[in-house]
Amino acid sequence: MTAILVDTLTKRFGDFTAVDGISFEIPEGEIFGLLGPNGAGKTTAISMLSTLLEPTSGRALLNGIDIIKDQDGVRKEIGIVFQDQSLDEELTAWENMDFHGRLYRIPKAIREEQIDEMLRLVELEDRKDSLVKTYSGGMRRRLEIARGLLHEPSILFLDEPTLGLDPQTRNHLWEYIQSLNRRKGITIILTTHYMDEADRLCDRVAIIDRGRIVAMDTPGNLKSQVGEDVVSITSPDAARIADRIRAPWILGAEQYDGQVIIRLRSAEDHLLELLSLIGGDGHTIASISIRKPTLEDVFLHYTGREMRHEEAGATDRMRMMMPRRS
Ligand SMILES: Nc1ncnc2c1ncn2[C@@H]1O[C@H](COP(=O)(O)OP(=O)(O)OP(=O)(O)O)[C@@H](O)[C@H]1O
Repeated sequence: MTAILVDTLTKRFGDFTAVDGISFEIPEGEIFGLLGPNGAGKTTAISMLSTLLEPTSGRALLNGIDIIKDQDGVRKEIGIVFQDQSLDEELTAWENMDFHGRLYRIPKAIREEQIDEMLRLVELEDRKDSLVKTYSGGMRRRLEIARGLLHEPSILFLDEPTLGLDPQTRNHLWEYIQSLNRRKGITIILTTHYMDEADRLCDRVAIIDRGRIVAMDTPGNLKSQVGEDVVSITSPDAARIADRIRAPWILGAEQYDGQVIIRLRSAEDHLLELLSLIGGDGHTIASISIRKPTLEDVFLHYTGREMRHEEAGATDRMRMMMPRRS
């Protein structure tokens, strides 16, 4: 069954189009990722789907329920974990969960049972009576996920679930998300600007740039569409090499920041030929490396730009602490 159906959904803020006619369909039980750089429109897209923001045009159905015509109906189907920290620091984990359960009017007996089950699921039961202000970043995220699941939604929205977390905590959280999806069959739609997160976690990924979906498929298919191997060459002549290099086995060449990124069929078979093509044109090579394509290459291929997630670290942590919208 289809869990989420999105049809030419659009959001404009004044004359700026943040989300520009996106369409996709997510079957029940899938982990679907919206991958794109900061400002691509990912949060705006899932804010519309979770009824927090009204679309300018287009439509979407969640479990067959219209996001515009029946917002309350949609809200019963979904759990939301957004970027803003929305836990009460001065309350314990259990109290935070209880407060949320009351908001959803879950009867006391079921509520208490559910809180315990969810806290167990994210391995926080031992710390359930500690104040949230004593929690680490990863523990807070896990608690937010547990809270988002308290009313047993069938669809979970995760906005940048591992933003600003250290690599070990991110890994751990990915395992939780995957096990949730497997054990409870929950459909998960997440946004991320981390390539490795999309690659590792998502069954399918929509790459979103400037409000539009530029490519959508499984991470494996997206990567194999751009080539079998990628050769990166650092050279003062990067732009000219990218412009001129041609061969039947070269699938494409892009230039970025003093590097030529050449996508090709089998580097093993063609490396010497490639070097002699470049050398024959009189270009110098400072360094060369060969690797398998990543989603970064896919993004570069479709947009002509790099996502630059390596700049993320400190900026992410700052964004995590700041309120997002006025
Ligand atoms: N309420 C608003 N009013 C005006 N512009 C907005 C508003 N909300 C978002 N935007 C703009 O829409 C664009 C998309 O923002 P959005 O938050 O959806 O991006 P994103 O892909 O989620 O990136 P990020 O991870 O940085 O939030 C940005 O240029 C942003 O400045």
